Parts: sequence; C-alpha cells; structure tokens
Amino acid sequence: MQIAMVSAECAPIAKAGGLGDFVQGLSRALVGRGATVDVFLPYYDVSRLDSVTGLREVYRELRVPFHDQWLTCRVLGGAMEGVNCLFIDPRSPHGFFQRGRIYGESDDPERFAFFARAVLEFLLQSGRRPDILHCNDWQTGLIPVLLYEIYQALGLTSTRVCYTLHNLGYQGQVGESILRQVGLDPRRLMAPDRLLDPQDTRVANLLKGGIVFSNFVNTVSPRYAWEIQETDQGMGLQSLLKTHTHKFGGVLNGIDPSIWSPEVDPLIPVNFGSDSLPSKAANRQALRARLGLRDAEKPILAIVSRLDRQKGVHLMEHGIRYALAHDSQVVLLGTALDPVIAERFARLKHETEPNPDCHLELGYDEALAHLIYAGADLILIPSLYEPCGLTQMIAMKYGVVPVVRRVGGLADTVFDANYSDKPFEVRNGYLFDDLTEAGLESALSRAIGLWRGFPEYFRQLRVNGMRADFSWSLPGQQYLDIYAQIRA
Ligand SMILES: Nc1ncnc2c1ncn2[C@@H]1O[C@H](COP(=O)(O)OP(=O)(O)O[C@H]2O[C@H](CO)[C@@H](O)[C@H](O)[C@H]2O)[C@@H](O)[C@H]1O
Repeated sequence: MQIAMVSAECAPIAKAGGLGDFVQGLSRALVGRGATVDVFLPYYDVSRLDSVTGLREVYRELRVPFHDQWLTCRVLGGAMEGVNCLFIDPRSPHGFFQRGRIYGESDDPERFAFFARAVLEFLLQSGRRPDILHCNDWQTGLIPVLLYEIYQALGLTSTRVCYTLHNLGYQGQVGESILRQVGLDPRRLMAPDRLLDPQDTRVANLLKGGIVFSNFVNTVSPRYAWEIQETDQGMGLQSLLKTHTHKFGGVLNGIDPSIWSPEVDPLIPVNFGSDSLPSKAANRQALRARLGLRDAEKPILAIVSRLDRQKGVHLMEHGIRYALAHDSQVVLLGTALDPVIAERFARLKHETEPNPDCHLELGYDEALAHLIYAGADLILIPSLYEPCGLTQMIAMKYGVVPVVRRVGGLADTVFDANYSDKPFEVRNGYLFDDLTEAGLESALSRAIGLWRGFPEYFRQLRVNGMRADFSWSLPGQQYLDIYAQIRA
C-alpha cells in the first residue's frame, strides 16, 4: 500500500508539538508493517535536516498555479529512518517557508494553501498515484477539496483521503479569497454543507472542508471523538461531525519506542527500566544539576508543554505555586506563541527565579525534554481539552506519574490510583474533573501525599505506567484497516 502523509510537521525535522511526533511515529509504524510512506513537508528554513539521508533534488521545475500566476518549486527528497520525505521548496518572492519558524505568520493560510496545491500538482506531474493521502489538521484541509474539485478530473482517480484532526482549536477560518488563490470556486464551496464556517458565515473553514471531502475522518482518541460530537468541545463542528459520523472515528495515538524509551534513550545520562528504577535517581540528580535546583528530599513536578490556552495555563500556574508550597520542586519547559501568555510566564519565571526548588525554562529544547521525563516524579497536564496528549504517555514510560484533567485522550490513558474501575495493575496516575484550583488540588495533593507517605505504593504506580503498551503497534494496524476500508 502506498501512502502519502501530508503535514506541516514531522519530528525531528520540523516539530512544534505533538503533530510532529504523530507523523514520525505513525509513518515508521506503517513502514514497519510493509507500507510505502512518503511524508510531504514544506521545506522550512528551520527544518532540521541532519536526520535526513541522501537529500537530493527529485523535481526541478514544479510549476504550481497560485492566484493569477504560476510559482515554481523544487521538490527535494531524502530518507528519514526508513521513511521517504519529500520537501516542497517554492522559489518565489513570498518566501513562504523562509520565516524562521513553522507557524505564527499572518499569511499562514496562504502558505499552507499553496503547500496543499503544490503537493497535488507534484503527484499529478510526477505520475505518482498513492493509494492513500493521509492529511492532518487545517493546514492540509484543502487537499481533499482540491482532489475532488480539480485533480480527480485531471487523472488522480485512484487516491482516497484519510484526514486526522489533532486539534479543533485551530480550524483555519479564512477569507474566501484563499479558495480563489488555489483555483477553487467560492460560489460552489461557500455553502453550509461544504466549506462555509458554521459560526461566521463570512469565512471559509478549512478543517470543515477536510471533514466534508475526505473518505474517512478520525481524531486521536476515542473519548475526544465522542466529546467533539456530543459536547461544546466540538467548537462549532458538533453537528457536522454527527452528520458524517458514518465515516468518523477515534484512534488513540502511540508513541515511538525508538525515541521514547528510558532503556535506550541516548539523550539521558543513565538508562533505566521498570526493573532498574533506582537508576532513575541519577537522572533526577542530573536534572537538578542542569537546572540549578538544590538537592532535596522532594518530588519533582514537571510540565512540558506548548503554553497555550488549551493546556490550562492558569491551572499550570496554580499547580506550580501549590507544589512549591507543599514541599515539592517544579520544572517547566514550554513555549508560548500568544504574547499575553508568554508575558505571564516571563513574569512567573522572574518571580520564582530566586527559589532553589523551581526552574522555568521558556523555550523549545528536545534534549532537555528527555532529561525532564527521565528525572521527574510527577507531570501536570491540566488541559481544557486534549485530543490525545502524548506527554502523559511519554512521562509514564519514564516512570513519571501523571496528574491530569479527565478530558479527551488523557481520560483514555490515565487511570486514577484511588478512584477507578480498573484493576490495580493498570492504575497509573491522578485525575480531576473540575477546571478549578480546588479540582486540581484534589488530584495534586493526593499525588504529592502518596510520594511522601507511601513510597512503595508510589513506585508501583510508576511501574504500572512503564509497563503499559503505548506503542504504535495497535494504532498502526487500525490506520491500515481504515486505509483498506476506503481504498479504491
Ligand atoms: N518546549 C518544548 N520543548 C521540547 N519539547 C516540547 C516542548 N513543548 C512540547 N514538547 C513536546 O511536544 C510534544 C507535545 O505533545 P502533545 O500531545 O502535548 O501535543 P500538542 O498539544 O502539541 O498536539 C496536538 O496533537 C497531538 C498529536 O495528535 C495530540 O496528542 C494533542 O492532544 C494535540 O493537542 C511532546 O513530544 C512534548 O515532549
């Protein structure tokens, strides 16, 4: 089976968050099961190409219609851990992917609309006919629309689309001029059953376009799949998703064991596993040394996250203060795109700087993330909503006990130590429901209390998390089953 995976991110080449992990992990799992996978990415100036071998030009003059002109692209190809990667490199004055970052530009809609059209134009011109186009999030929502409206008639008749929703908080609401720029007809498409935004009828909704025009749509956990059809977590798309429920489902993400395993992780000082948990102590010490925390008989509470409203930033701040006031240490690694949130954490960092039990690192640092997972005892994830969440799964693999809000994929993967209908061997963390400081404290206080008062029981929770199967083997097969079901 030939799969073209199209995304704005793929770790480690271009990663801003979990989408990058998803594309890397799933692509490798599919290759491991005998599929051929081409990952299509923009050729960002910030791409990290050290993991790509044999990078070469595979197409020199890809001419792509855009607005009232033709833009020329190069397409580069190389291999990353057995997965083919194809990079679209537009040669135009727009400098679409020469911005020093992946997202956050005022012309993001144009940048990714162009990318969508360029991918299809490349398939057409190069004669490639993948069985499946697997698109992800709003940035690629126009691909199924373009396929249906333009490229099927030009010969791309055998390709079917699977579309994965990683985050309904970003739907790609854009002016209809974007449709015209990629050669689509707004008069046909700005309709309630097509791309018209359900809440603002002046704009097109690219995520909605992807949902309507794809052969199968899924999100990244069963619980979030339910929430976005049945509750306001659907952010305006509930009734659309219910209309398309026959082609919609939830597939829980995996994490890639070759990247996230404390037994073999080359980025941590001392490898360890569930049978050698005492070795985690050396990583805790290294983490303290690296971030300037004092040595103390205190649990380390970690936060590794995009600092975004979605992630419950106000509760993060409360959790930090609560932990520090209750004899714990805190490390945070995070980045904020929103200037108001960035300012809030800059202030908190300044305020907590003198405290030898606290370190906030405001930036993106892959290696430090590994060290934090290896050294921490608890991880806090107080999300407003969470389509799947990878950090709780990664943390559990490293013997870190998660304290999370019971939403989306967090509810599918974390089972409360005290209140769960699961057998003890699979209980692995602490959950809370209410999006309030009291709600958070109800879980965090139990976690800190267990660490301090019942170390053997706490160790068992760590081991339960480490032994759970969060690999891609089941979800990899589930995606292959979806592809087989929709294949022409
Ligand atoms: N400052 C930093 N430095 C280094 N590494 C950092 C970092 N901040 C975050 N990371 C890393 O980025 C990843 C974040 O994973 P999440 O599941 O929180 O993803 P995110 O919310 O971005 O993605 C969306 O897509 C994913 C994938 O489907 C869903 O799991 C999720 O619910 C949805 O919101 C983890 O690998 C984490 O270690």
